[in-house]
Amino acid sequence: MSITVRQASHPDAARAYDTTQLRAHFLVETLFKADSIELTYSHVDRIIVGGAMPVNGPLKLETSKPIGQATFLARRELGICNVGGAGRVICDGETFNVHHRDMLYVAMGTTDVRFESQSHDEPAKFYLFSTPAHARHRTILVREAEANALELGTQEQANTRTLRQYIIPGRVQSCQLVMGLTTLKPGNTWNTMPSHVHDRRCEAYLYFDMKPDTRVFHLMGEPQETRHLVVANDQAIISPPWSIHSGCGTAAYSFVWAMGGDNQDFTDMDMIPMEALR
Ligand SMILES: O=C(O)C(=O)C[C@H](O)C(=O)CO
Ligand SMILES: [Zn+2]
Repeated sequence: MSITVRQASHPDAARAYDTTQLRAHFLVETLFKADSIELTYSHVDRIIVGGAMPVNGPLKLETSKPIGQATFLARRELGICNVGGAGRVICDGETFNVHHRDMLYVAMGTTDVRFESQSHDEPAKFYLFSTPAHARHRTILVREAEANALELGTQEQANTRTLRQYIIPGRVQSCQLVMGLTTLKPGNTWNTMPSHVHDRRCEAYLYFDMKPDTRVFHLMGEPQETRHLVVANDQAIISPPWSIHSGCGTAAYSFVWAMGGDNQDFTDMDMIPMEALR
């Protein structure tokens, strides 16, 4: 297992970052490495983003110094989305079969979390998003078909997409973690435009199910100071509360979005008028 700690950036500092610095602070390039758990601990809302990719055997989620607890989930909750082949997550001895695009919410206080792939040839890729927690809720699996589905966008605006809310009040109870995934319809390229910010919550995006030769130009920054990050398949973005998070792909794509912060109100967004974007 590897864990990298990233400091939060003030927007005044981020304005001066060059491409290399922008990528070092906001892009997570490697989440899935065979037989490894790769984690990034961010001081933005103390979220952890990462990936677990069991190929030749099971992987166990261990704690480490930045977490400061005897077990990973002693004071945390965890959202897991499988973006690879079929797999299993075993939580304190209970097995959950997690298929491609299913999500599992794992409760605070779970002491033993293990990851397995069903097939060595098509390994599972478990995307991990964790936030601090103060209460134990129920560990629960949500299949893609069980999530709340919202149809958004128009073909004219090249942003026809299905947004699925998996871990959200009313569906899965959590302390602060909110998580789901959005899939663009073929021929559509834009996500989350018109853009928004929500200073009450940070957000992370994992772009996935992209062909190797496609890219997403992820837009970030304060609305009047936008920047872009060129993102390949299976790479993640840490979006601080002051930043827009939007993107345009060279082809259709999917992304897992996940949030943590002061509220769990999905609709609490400050929309940015087009004329305010720079
Ligand atoms: O397609 C979209 O629009 C999104 O997926 C938006 C994200 O879910 C989001 O930014 C929620 O705050
Ligand atoms: Zn958002």
